[in-house]
Amino acid sequence: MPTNDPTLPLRGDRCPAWAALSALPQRQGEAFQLQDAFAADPQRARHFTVEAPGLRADLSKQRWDAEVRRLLLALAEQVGLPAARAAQFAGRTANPTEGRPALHTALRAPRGSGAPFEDEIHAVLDRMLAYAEGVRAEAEAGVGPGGRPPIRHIVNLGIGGSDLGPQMVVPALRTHSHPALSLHFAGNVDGHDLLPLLARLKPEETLFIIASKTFTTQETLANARLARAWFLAEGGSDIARHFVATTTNVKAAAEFGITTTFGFWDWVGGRYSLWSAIGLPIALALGETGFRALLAGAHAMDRHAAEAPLAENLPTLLGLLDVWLRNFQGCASRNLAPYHQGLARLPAWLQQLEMESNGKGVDRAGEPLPFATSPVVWGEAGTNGQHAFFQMLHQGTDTVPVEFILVREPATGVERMKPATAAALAPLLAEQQRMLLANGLAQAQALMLGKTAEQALGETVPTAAPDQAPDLIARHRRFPGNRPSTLLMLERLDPWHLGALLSMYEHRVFTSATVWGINPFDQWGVELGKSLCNALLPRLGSGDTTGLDGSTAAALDWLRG
Ligand SMILES: O=P(O)(O)OC[C@H]1O[C@](O)(CO)[C@@H](O)[C@@H]1O
Repeated sequence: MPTNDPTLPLRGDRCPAWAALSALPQRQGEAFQLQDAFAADPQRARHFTVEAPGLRADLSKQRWDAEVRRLLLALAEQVGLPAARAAQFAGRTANPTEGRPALHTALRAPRGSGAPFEDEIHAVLDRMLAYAEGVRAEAEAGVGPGGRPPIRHIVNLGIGGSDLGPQMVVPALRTHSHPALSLHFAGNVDGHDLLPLLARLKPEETLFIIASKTFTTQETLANARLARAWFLAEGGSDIARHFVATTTNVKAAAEFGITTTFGFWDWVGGRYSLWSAIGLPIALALGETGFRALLAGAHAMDRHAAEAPLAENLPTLLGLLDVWLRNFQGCASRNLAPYHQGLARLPAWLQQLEMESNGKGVDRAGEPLPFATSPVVWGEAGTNGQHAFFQMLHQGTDTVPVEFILVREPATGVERMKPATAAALAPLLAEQQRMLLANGLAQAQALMLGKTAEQALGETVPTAAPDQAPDLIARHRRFPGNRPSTLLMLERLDPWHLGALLSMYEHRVFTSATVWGINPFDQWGVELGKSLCNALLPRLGSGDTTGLDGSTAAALDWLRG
């Protein structure tokens, strides 16, 4: 395995293309009018649409043009993005502060591809999928070994990267999941998370997965202890059957009393780990075929990221756009609006992926960065977001780019219902799908088109207060418009397409990280809070506030009652 690559790639702001981008008049948001750009180029939608495996992206409603794109692509070349990406795939030390490669891409490479650690990866994968198939077969048959009840409920106890991936993927692929198995997730150390779930379960039908890369995480171990205490108190027996672990720390799992462990390796970052044994809940829900399809979709996107020319390379273009928005358009946040209820947890997963990866203030050499890095990523499934925060997106004082995800073919699972019910609901659901897509498209349109006060003045507004002057109401009803958005489109949400989408996000984060010159694979920023918490924990028992700051001491006093 090759080791550390001593040549640090050139940081984006030290490249000629960065200076050229800084000098562009298009930088000033209002100097670039989207509607003028569409008028000037009737083929603009086509010129800024990119096709990648399983994904079509329309980037024409972004405030950029051919010149901006050319300079961003030059920036990617100047920072050495292709070489950096090749080094990551090859297993070079992509994470120098922890002295490790970042080889999530190898986890989805098929056998025979020559990716690093191929034998180890496929040995665990095969064993995990065989185990998942066994649990599914029991549920299917309605009976477990020796006539015992089958496992019907699976509870994943993990947090961060050991939770968010499976917790997002399982509901996204609900209609591909085994109907006799219910998947549950608890991550918070707060007993309010796990307890209500335990109250609904029976030990003999429940499988707990203790998911922790390190097997040292406070929250997960606390929940594991709670689950084990509940299991024994409720008369459960055979811990070996009902508790399994997914971890790199097999020894610690064994000390906890767990004999069935699916391992992975330190070169799998937590937020990149759903493709590893951490994906066990997904494998249980989808089975071998579905899990392999998820990996295959991700791998197809890996090949695209590695091989497509930069100008046609979707994760590269999106990552470069992220740099354009953050460093040249001043956008401090990005909204993610998936118009598919199954993707409701995608924003949470992406928050960890992007903000834990790129929320850094120094470059790989430890130099403080003189420019902004990770934006705040946030979002909510459409159409719910429209009735909550879209007001701010349309008329607020900040420009927040919005990323819409539209899925062409619905998969509500209506066909699983009684034929007469399915027949009654099908046309209504088809209409709802049209409503959903129309809403997503309309929001993107509204952000771009806006509405002038003159246009507003010409409208009849029954809800306006009659004693208010029409021109005043028109000023409130004006939309500035010219607000950027991206349309990501998927044919359908199945394991393969979802794998491709998620892999795209991973490569996109790598793109902006490379331009910014940062290490996206460490997360030192989570450490300070953890160690202060460990120091406070005994004080919550003892009440000792010696040496604490005034605010923490007063709060601790009050909380102790
Ligand atoms: O899988 P583990 O080791 O329990 O860690 C959980 C999470 O904690 C973090 O280390 C920090 O929050 C994440 O990066 C990680 O995904």
